[in-house]
Amino acid sequence: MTSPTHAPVGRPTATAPVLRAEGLSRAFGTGAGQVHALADVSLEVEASELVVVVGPSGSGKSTLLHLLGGLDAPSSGRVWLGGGPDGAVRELTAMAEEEQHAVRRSEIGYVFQAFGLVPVLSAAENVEVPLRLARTGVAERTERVAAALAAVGLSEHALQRPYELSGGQQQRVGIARALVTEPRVLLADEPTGQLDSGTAAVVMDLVRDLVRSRGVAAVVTTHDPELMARADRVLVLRDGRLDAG
Ligand SMILES: Nc1ncnc2c1ncn2[C@@H]1O[C@H](COP(=O)(O)OP(=O)(O)OP(=O)(O)O)[C@@H](O)[C@H]1O
Repeated sequence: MTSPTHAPVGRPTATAPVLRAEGLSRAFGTGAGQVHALADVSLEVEASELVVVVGPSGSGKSTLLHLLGGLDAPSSGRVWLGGGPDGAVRELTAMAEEEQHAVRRSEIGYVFQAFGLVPVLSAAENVEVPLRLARTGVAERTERVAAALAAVGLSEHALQRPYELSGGQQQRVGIARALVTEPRVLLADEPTGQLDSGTAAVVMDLVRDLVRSRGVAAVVTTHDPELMARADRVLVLRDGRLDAG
């Protein structure tokens, strides 16, 4: 495996990307039935950058996001998080499970195609969940939830449950929940996959604006051409590999 070209883990560096992956591969199964879902994928994402990953069904988009976010472990390859206030670069793939959990909770926001909201909780309570997991105090939770809902234009809908909201509003709750911990990385898997094209455009504009205004490094997978048009960079996956150009 090639070694990272930036400073080793823990050493401050002003120019490190927020998210960096090198040589990521993931195989499922063994023997003749083995599937190489991802093969030797390397990428870097800077603060305020929206990278969109496209590719046919089964090309490895979700697998890539899972590996970047520590939701799954690569067969080989490494992922680093950098760009924090202290300038430290830390290897996500080398962390002990508990440390990885803590990093996932506080530094990485996830948005899913199916929204993933808890049906019995209000919009505000759904947004609050990551803060409760992070044991944030009640006063700060209230303040942050209100700010996150305002950022996605849903202050008026704070007390409504998911079934009382439209698909686009539900996904905006999902985005508020992903960003409420002020993560440095946002990972979204087909966030507009269940939305009509008009609503998808609104949600995507929101994602792009939030990425820029908050300095988040975002990786978003999609089949949606609207979404590609809003990207700073589009990466194409085919059979688990990134297209060169
Ligand atoms: N847990 C798993 N076990 C076995 N094979 C898997 C697993 N997860 C993914 N795969 C396989 O890995 C390949 C890539 O899947 P992945 O879900 O990453 O593709 P995708 O590009 O996100 O597809 P889609 O656009 O349909 O969501 C596929 O062949 C898939 O069947």
